[in-house]
Amino acid sequence: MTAVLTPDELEEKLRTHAKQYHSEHPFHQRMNEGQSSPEEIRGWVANRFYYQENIPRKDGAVLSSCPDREVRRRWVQRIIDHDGTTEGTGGIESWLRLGEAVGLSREEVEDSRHLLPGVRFAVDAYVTFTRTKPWVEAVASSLTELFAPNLMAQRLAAFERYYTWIDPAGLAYFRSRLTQAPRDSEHGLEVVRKHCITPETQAAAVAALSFKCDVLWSMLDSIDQAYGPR
Ligand SMILES: O=C(O)c1cc(C(=O)O)c2c(n1)C(=O)C(=O)c1cc(C(=O)O)[nH]c1-2
Repeated sequence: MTAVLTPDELEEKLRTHAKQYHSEHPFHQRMNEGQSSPEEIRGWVANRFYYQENIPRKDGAVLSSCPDREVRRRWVQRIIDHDGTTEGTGGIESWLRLGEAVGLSREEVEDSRHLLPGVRFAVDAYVTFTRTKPWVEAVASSLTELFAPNLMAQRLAAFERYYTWIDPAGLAYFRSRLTQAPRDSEHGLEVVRKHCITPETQAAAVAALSFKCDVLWSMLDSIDQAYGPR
């Protein structure tokens, strides 16, 4: 029988997933070393839009199955961050501006003409996971955000240094995530530490985070195959 972990041990185990995080994917490594072509950057931005678009839908799924009013009160901020509160605000809008900064029209990003089947499958799997699994597992699956700030900081530095053809104003999305992601992952971690107190629920939380690492990795596999060097 597996022993129950203390909250600190569980957190430690979750944090070891940094090694499976998509920052380690060859596509991101090349991007952060300044080796991506404009076509690769454009393909990545266009495809990642599908992820951005679907994040509020998965956060809505978490809200709909979460019975805890205090958690919902904080969680709802994620939807506001991405959707904004008025026309022209929010993370999805910022991503469209990133698209324009790399040379993609709003229309071609919004109509999904560049969306690869593998990226669609991976993102849809994430949304379905959060709709069908217990809400605490859905929360655990969002904990890849523990590792996102490092990658965002690296990415911002790389874009400013190597990809000078991109207007730095287009990078506002990544700057806003530098503060949003730590706030969100701290909350997610608090929920998982509090609720996952049996071997079964702890194993499910670890599996949820592994699954999410696979979602992000698969997205980059598809993008790399379509746009990367052969
Ligand atoms: O660019 C990235 O590498 C990256 C990764 C992740 C992530 O780790 O899931 C998110 C984001 N960005 C992001 O911008 C974002 O809003 C976000 C929300 C979530 C989530 O699962 O709730 N992950 C991520």
